[in-house]
This record gives sequence, C-alpha cells and structure tokens, in this order.
Amino acid sequence: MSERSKEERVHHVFEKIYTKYDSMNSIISFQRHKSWRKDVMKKMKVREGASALDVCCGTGDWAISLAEAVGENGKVVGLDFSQNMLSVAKEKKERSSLDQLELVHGNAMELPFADNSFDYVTIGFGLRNVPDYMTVLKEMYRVVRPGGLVVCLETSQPTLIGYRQLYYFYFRFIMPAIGRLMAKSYKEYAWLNESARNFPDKDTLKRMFYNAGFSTVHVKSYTGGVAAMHMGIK
Ligand SMILES: C[S@@+](CC[C@H](N)C(=O)[O-])C[C@H]1O[C@@H](n2cnc3c(N)ncnc32)[C@H](O)[C@@H]1O
Repeated sequence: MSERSKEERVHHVFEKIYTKYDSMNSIISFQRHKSWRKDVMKKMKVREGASALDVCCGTGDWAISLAEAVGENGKVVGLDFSQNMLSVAKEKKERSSLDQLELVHGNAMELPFADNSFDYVTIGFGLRNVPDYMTVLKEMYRVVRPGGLVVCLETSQPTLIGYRQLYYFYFRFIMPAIGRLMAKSYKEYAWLNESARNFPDKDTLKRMFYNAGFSTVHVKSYTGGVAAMHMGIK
C-alpha cells in the first residue's frame, strides 16, 4: 500500500469509528490499556509546569493525563488529523476545564512546531497508523528539547509460543467480529489487525529509536508483550 493510500485509509477509519472508539478500546483490550497508560505516566515522572505534545491524541485521554500532570502553569498540545476524534477530545477538555490543554488539527508526518519545543512528546497507539514510522520518530525527536523524553505506547509482538498464536487469532478473527457487532465496523477493525500485525517487534522498534537519534532508549513490555513502551531520551 502506498503512503498516500495508507494515510487515506487510516483517516477514513478514525473519522468513522470516533463515537465508539473509547468504549471499543476498553472492550478489545479487556481494559488493559488504562493500566498500561497509568504505568507509563508513572515512569515518565512528568514535572509540574512542563510542556508536552501528544501526537495522534485521538479522543484525548493521554493528553488530558499530561495536562493534569503539568498543572495550570504547564502547557500540553494534543495533535490529530481526524477532526471527529478531536471533537470527542474537545468535549472532554471542556468538561474538565483544562486551560493548559490545546487541541490541534495536524499531521504527525509534518509536525507544525519548531525544533526543541517540548519537554515530553508522546504517541499512544498512533505510530502503527502512520504511513512512515521513521519520519514520525524523527519528527518527534526534532520537536523535543535536548534531555527531553519521547514516549511511545503501542501494540507489539508477543514472543511466547502458544500465547503469540492465541493473540494473532484474537486480533485476526475475534476483534473484527466484535467490531462488526458493537460498532458496525468490520472493515475498520480488520484494519487494526493488519496494522498491529505489520508493526515492528520491540527490539526492532528500539533500533529505530536509536536510528532516529535518541541517545538512550528504555523498553517495557506489557501483558506478555501484547503492548510495549519505548522511551527515548534526546
Ligand atoms: C488508535 S488511535 C489512538 C488515539 C489515542 N492516542 C489513544 O491512545 O487512545 C490513532 C489516532 O491516530 C490518528 N492518526 C493516524 N495517523 C495520523 C497522522 N498521520 N497524523 C495525525 N494523526 C494521525 C488517528 O486519527 C487516531 O485518532
């Protein structure tokens, strides 16, 4: 698939599933995504008053956690290219009256920010959706300040024999079926299977972080390697 057609397909998926995204996420990950995010935030030790960018922010949960952590003297930007996903994030922002959070329509492949602008740059379940992983990693590296952190939480490839096969079976057959049943979106949830299957394993992604320029990269796997966190220091 060309970069352009992947981008169009992904854009269509999220413009379509935005009303069901949050509830489907909890169903298909058995609520695990909440504890993964919580653990990653603990590891990041976000400072009050700091600045952060959440790339591919979607319906805004990670951007909101970051905004709460930096407090009213800090600043957080959430960026996404789906106006519909952003509309859900905007409703949540209004409900929680977080003035330090700004939501921006933009493309992860060309971040509309100057070099060295943020203390933290995050991407949650976004990297596997972009047309070129390296371009986005390099963009995140460019906009984080020296000494700052770039953190990616993403699906990964479990290695344990048996568990791995079970995971692929679940992603290939069960998850799209749940998508059809709950969200009336079989094709869109089949895309999640495809994008997760094609995504690099945690060691390959770690090498990609180094290739993007990071001097240190920490990796942590979750739930038997179903998901992984990569944390790069610039
Ligand atoms: C699986 S959702 C993740 C949303 C959120 N980060 C979370 O953890 O729940 C992926 C998001 O990435 C966005 N996205 C995909 N490709 C993008 C791109 N090239 N630029 C900006 N956003 C993109 C989609 O619109 C979607 O909201």
